[in-house]
Amino acid sequence: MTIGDMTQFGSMMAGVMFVFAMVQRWLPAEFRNHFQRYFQRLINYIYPYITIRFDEYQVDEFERSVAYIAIDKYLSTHSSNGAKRLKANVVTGGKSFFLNMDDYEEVTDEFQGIKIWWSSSKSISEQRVLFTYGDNDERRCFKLTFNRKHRDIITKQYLHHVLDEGKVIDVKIRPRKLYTNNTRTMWSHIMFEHPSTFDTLAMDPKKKKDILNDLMTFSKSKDYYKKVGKSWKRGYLLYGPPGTGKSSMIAAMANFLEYYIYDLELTSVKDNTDLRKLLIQTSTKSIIVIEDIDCSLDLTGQRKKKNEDEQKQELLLKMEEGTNKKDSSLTLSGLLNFIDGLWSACGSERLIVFTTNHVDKLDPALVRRGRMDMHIELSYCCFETFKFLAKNYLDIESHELFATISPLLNETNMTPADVAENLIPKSTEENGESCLKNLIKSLENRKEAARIKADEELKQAKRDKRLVKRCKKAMNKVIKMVKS
Ligand SMILES: Nc1ncnc2c1ncn2[C@@H]1O[C@H](COP(=O)(O)OP(=O)(O)OP(=O)(O)O)[C@@H](O)[C@H]1O
Repeated sequence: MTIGDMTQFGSMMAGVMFVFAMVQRWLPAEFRNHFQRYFQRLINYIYPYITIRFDEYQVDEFERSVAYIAIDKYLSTHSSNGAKRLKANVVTGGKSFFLNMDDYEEVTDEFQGIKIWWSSSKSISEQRVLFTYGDNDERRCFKLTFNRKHRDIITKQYLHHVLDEGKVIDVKIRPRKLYTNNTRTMWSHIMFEHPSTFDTLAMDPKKKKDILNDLMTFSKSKDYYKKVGKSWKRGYLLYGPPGTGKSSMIAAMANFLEYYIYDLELTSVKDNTDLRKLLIQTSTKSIIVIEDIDCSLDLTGQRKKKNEDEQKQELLLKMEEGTNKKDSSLTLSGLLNFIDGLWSACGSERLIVFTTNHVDKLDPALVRRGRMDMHIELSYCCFETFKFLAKNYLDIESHELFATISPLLNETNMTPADVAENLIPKSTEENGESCLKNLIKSLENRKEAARIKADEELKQAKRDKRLVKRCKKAMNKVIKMVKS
């Protein structure tokens, strides 16, 4: 029997039920209960099936249902062989694809010797909502049909099995995506294929281990967060000079946990309402990043003042739109609410990462522990970091020139980005040794430049001191003259 047959049979049964309801109305009250019981038995005997429906979008939800996504993935690997019409979905950045049954198809599955029927269908939403569902207004659903005598096994075991396996498959095959809010309230994305991993990131090995442990623990702590009554999210503050690997670390985190990245550009966000709209569209298993947070907000938490041209342009735009609504703006409290207010509880399993070059400029409320749970400093290149880069870029683990490089790194401030740049061969004639020599030259130039700058500053300080002395002398003379 196919699901199509079952559906036809179901419609027929609906007709019978209608007739039953009509007949029941005319029966004397004392016969009604008996009639109802026997009729139900008869129905169960003829049509012993139960159908459960799983909608792609549930009422009042803007994200695709987790159950629907998991079932979709589960069926793609378990039952797509049985479908006659299939849909191909490109995954992992176009490198592979998975097949799933097309709309209005049906497949069968087996669990502990029990036969289960799955079917897919779709409908067009009549209601236009604030946020569109997916690419259009189509809403899909899966229907699961099984014999009622297996109800317990299906609802208590099979469904858990489908959801768990589907989620694992989803994480494995979903391509990494990098989202950005280039319009006020909508995200757009590109495929994220950043090659940075914790294996390529040069930093103190103990620190790296701590971060990896922290991330791993977080990703496995669903029950713990539920138990302690906290939403399942964690904040990281990455700080350090430009070129020390903050962005590379975010990419490594995303690759390690297989999360999406939402790169939130605060300057494009008009007000707290827009921020909330963006937040509720972010998916679980994601990293929300606000880079250079010190450049987006000033110390009072208000957005940086727009320059005159920007203000004029905005005014023109408003005049064109015919709006004179008072402009409300993004505030620090809006941002804090975004991180850990009630709104942050929609969706789960999310990291929030701030990066800054000037940690001392940030409002303490923004980065206090509990909000930004882990503060990670990325700093200038030390000898250990250099050795890691030399191994990664040149396959060199030790070299006599290391003895020259080590003290130079202590005496200068060179970022891992600059060291890495020197270690990349620029022509086919260059080899590892010449790259190391290039680095030494660059470090020496930097050391010399720093020495000249320090000399200059010293000379300037001396000049200033002499000037102050002369001014004081002149002032004293004037005071004496005035007194006499
Ligand atoms: N710690 C590091 N380990 C390995 N490579 C690094 C590291 N730091 C920097 N690099 C290299 O330098 C490049 C620039 O680094 P990245 O963009 O991650 O620095 P950043 O701290 O985010 O800088 P900014 O503050 O300017 O955004 C990277 O693409 C990477 O090749």
